[in-house]
Order: sequence, then C-alpha cells, then structure tokens
Amino acid sequence: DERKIIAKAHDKYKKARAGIINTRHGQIHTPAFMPVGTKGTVKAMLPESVQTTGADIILGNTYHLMLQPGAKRVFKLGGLHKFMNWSKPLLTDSGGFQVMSLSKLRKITEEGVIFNSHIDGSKFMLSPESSTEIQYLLGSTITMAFDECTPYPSTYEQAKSSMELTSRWAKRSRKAFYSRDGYGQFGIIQGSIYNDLRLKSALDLIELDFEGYAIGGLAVGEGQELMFKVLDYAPDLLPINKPRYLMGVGKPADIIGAVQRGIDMFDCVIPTRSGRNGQAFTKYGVVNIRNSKYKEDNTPLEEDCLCPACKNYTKAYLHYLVKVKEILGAMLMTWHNLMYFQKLMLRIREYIAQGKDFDFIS
Ligand SMILES: CNc1nc2cc3c(cc2[nH]1)N=C(N)NC3
Ligand SMILES: [Zn+2]
Repeated sequence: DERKIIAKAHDKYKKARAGIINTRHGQIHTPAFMPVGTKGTVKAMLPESVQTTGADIILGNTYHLMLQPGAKRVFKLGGLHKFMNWSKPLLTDSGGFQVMSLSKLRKITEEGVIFNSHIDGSKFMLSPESSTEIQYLLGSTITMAFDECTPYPSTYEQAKSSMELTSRWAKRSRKAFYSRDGYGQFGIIQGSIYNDLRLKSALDLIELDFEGYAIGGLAVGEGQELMFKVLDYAPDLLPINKPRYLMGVGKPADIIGAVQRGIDMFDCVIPTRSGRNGQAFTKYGVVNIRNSKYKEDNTPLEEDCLCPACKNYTKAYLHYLVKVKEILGAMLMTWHNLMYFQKLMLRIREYIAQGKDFDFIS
C-alpha cells in the first residue's frame, strides 16, 4: 500500500545524510562537492568566482605544489590560503595517488615513495612524515593521510599487502600530524573490492581516531557498478558521526548514488576539465558545445542558470570561443559546470533535509 511504498523509497535513502562541518576557515555544507585546484588555482577561475558558484571548500595537491613552487616557499609567503587568495577551507591530497599516476621512475619502500619529478626529473621522496609536514606548510584545513592507492584490478594478495602498508603509513601520518582546533586529518581506507580487507583497513584507521575518513582506491577504472558494490557496505564501516569522503568522484549520477550510500564529500576534475574541453553539464544532459549544431544557436546553455555564461552569452558564442580556443571559452564553460555541480549538491542537501527522494539524474 501507499505507506509501504513510501517506506521502501525511504529505505533506499536511509543512509543519505546532510550536515555541516565546522572548520577554522569556515563551514562545509554536506553533501559537498570540492572543485579541484591542483596547482593552487581552480583552472580558468578566479577564487572569488569559485566562491560565487557556492563552493565551500576546494582541493589542492601536495605532489604538484611540493615540486613547484615548493612547500617551504608557500609557507614563507604566508601559506596556500594567502598565496592563492582563498580564505575558505582547503583540503590537500597527500600525494601518493599523484606520484603513481604522474611521476616517472618511482620506488615504493616501507619508508615512502622515491620518485623523479615529471617536470625536470629531479629526485624526491614522499613519506607519511614528509607529506604531512608539506600539508602543514601549505596550511591545509584538511590534511589527508599518506596512503598507497591500490591499483585496479589487484589480486587479493596485492590488495592485502597494499592495504597493510597503508595502515602502517596511516599510523605514521597520524603521529606526524600537528593537531590544532579547526584543522583535521582524514584517514584513507583501502582494500580494493575485497570486503574483509576494507573492514580491516577501517578498523586499523578507526583506532587512530581521525577527524574524518576517505574511501580510497575507487574511481580508478573499476566502473560504476563495482564502485557501488563496494559503497553498498564500505561507508557503514566508518564512524557515523564523522565525515566520509569519496576521492575522485564523480559524474552527477555517481555522486547521487554515493550520497544514497552515505558519502558526504566529493572531489572530481570532471566539471573543470570537461568544461575546458567544451562539455557543458545541463539539465538536458551533457552539451558538446563544439558540435556544429550550436554554431547559430542563439539560446543560453540553460535559460534559468545564473552563471555568466548563461546570463550573458549564447551557445553560438561559446561554440565559437571553444572552437577558436579563446581563453574566455574555458572560463565560461568552467564557470557554468562548477555552478551546475554546486546546484546539484544544494538540491541534494535540500531533498535530504526534507526527507524527499532525490533519484533525479541531473
Ligand atoms: C579520479 N579518481 C581518484 N581516485 C582516487 C583515489 C585516491 C586519491 C585520489 C583519487 N582520484 N588520493 C589518495 N591519496 N588516495 C586514494
Ligand atoms: Zn550556466
């Protein structure tokens, strides 16, 4: 009957939650989407423009910033907030994932990862201690533990030894963390797609009492189905009263599915990178603005969107800018996509607060 069906719907959403994380640099409304600002800038955006999209927090990368301009230099210049003129919360990834995906020639030892810079080949070492110190020098609001991001696919044995290394590194990261009011450090659980390894990883990290927990090792090519299979149980292994962060995710449908499974925080390069490549997220679906059907389309991407691209320009103009590779094209497309992702998060937060279903695929 009516009552049972509603109960069914709510049952599907019972893990979704909305909340506020209070930090030294301001509040984070969750579920939250973090625009990626890898090298101390959200590409093609002024920080004040990022702020107008509704973002409460952005992400930076230890790996890139330690190579250029260097963490000590950023510290001497007043820290990353001052350097990039962003006064709200900053989360920095710890570098392990980026070393494996970007650097040339690297060696993983118990101590840490030795690698050559992808810029000039010079030699560096990242360890739980050095990564944690770099993030302190940058002035991160939320510091990520130094983990080993287990590649996908991995055998059970590979995933087990990788997860155990991540647990030992998490302990050293936690010991190296200089805890201050309003700042926090998140542990990152690994274990690939093996539920017993995910459980062991969670138990090891819960002992270290982090301020929040990330689920690592997903969005690494496993596909949405397998990712959701892990997310059907992994968030529940983590403390219910602490933030849960799904690293590197994702498309709107991925975000919606992950929120329904109890995830609070997201980061992804999709809105910025695809914006620069001419893809606009709209309620009508993804618009590839380079398509010739837009060259005389005098309508905005979305008539009710408040971003500058939609308020002041047409698809024809955006089509032209992107085709001729004008910088303004990257700026307007990025701005629109970031606005779209923040509007999605706002609607999700509102629906959760009202106890309503939010299965809309934006
Ligand atoms: C884009 N996908 C993605 N999966 C990730 C997984 C991790 C990460 C970054 C990611 N990005 N950073 C870590 N420190 N560990 C796990
Ligand atoms: Zn717009």
